[in-house]
Amino acid sequence: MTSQTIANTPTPDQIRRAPKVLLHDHLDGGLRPGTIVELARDTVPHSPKGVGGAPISQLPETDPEKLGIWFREAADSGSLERYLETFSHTVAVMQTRDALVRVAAECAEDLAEDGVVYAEVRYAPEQHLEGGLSLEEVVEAVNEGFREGERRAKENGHRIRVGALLTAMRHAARALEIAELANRYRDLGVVGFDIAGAEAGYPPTRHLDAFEYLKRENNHFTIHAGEAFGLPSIWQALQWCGADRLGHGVRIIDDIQVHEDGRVELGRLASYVRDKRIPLELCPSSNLQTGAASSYAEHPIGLLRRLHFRATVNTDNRLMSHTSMSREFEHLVDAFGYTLDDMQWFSVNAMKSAFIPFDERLAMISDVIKPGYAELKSEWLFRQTASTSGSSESAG
Ligand SMILES: O=c1[nH]cnc2c1ncn2[C@@H]1O[C@H](CO)[C@@H](O)[C@H]1O
Ligand SMILES: [Zn+2]
Repeated sequence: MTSQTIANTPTPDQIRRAPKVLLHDHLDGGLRPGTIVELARDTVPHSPKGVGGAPISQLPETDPEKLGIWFREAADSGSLERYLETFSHTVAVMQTRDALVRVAAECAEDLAEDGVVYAEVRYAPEQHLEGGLSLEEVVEAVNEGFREGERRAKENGHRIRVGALLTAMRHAARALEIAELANRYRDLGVVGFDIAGAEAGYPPTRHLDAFEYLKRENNHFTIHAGEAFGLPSIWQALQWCGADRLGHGVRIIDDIQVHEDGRVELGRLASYVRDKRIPLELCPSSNLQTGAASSYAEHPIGLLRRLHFRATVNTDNRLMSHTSMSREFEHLVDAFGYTLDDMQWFSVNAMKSAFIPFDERLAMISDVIKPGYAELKSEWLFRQTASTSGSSESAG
């Protein structure tokens, strides 16, 4: 192995310090276990003031460490539907203004600490109304939290910018209302729209009015598609709904044939996705839990990266998947031998695909991401060689 190859394989510490870009992370899937316990403790059941949420007695565990393990194991079910059931416990403690500000601030802080420089974090405002907040109050509380988290991160020497994506739940019927909300807060911290929830039985075309409205407003949206359900879902998201990006989109692999002699053949849909540079918000650990992939090494991200799809790496739900951007990359480095150049490629791909304006994306790429990787890639040049002379006694 040459010194250059050694230098190019990132260490866990380099992976953490590398500037990373995250496009697919759920606010209600990333709470600190200790925060859930504290917020649940503060929740008064059947409060006359109508403060919603679940009291501590309804949590499956009250010790933060055990609770973290509970989430991971409960989410490790092999089905998207069962995975999604675990969210009732996080959503339950996110029903007041203070709780939302706190959770959003901690989210920004945690991402920054992990080396994420730009993140788009999503949540469904309609799931946070049980305590009497309006949709607008929910959005404003989360935005306030993100700004607070960015400020605290800066004090700790980390730079991060966080934009919100407003999600509508695909089984519900509020998509147009949430799309209008996203549009109203467009220059105020909300950068786009999404739909999420169980995929089978709830095609994205149920919400065409919302997508058509957003297109007329020249706004951006992504759609969870091609995670639990395959190609028809991806096709609908792109060709009927007009999604800018695919949340997961991992099942696009079903339209790619790898022949025994190594030849690769792309179907029409896979070609379209690659030709049009449609960003895939891939979430390896989450896919392992919901059964969309069987191991990191077999995850389609390896092939999609080789074929130069616009692939990006994401966390989905840091709590349920016990992950972070750094952990996702550690798994990929182990499985595919990725280097800092691969990490940079994924990070630039993600930044190109973000929903903020073009000039800001370019500046992030040229002034933050590329210099960050250049710095890491040059570290080997300044590595201190081990002393060979030993102490004067042993040399004497
Ligand atoms: O991987 C996923 N696929 C589909 N829906 C999801 C996934 N992760 C989370 N949510 C859903 O999105 C809501 C808003 O953040 C969560 O409450 C959860 O129900
Ligand atoms: Zn998701």
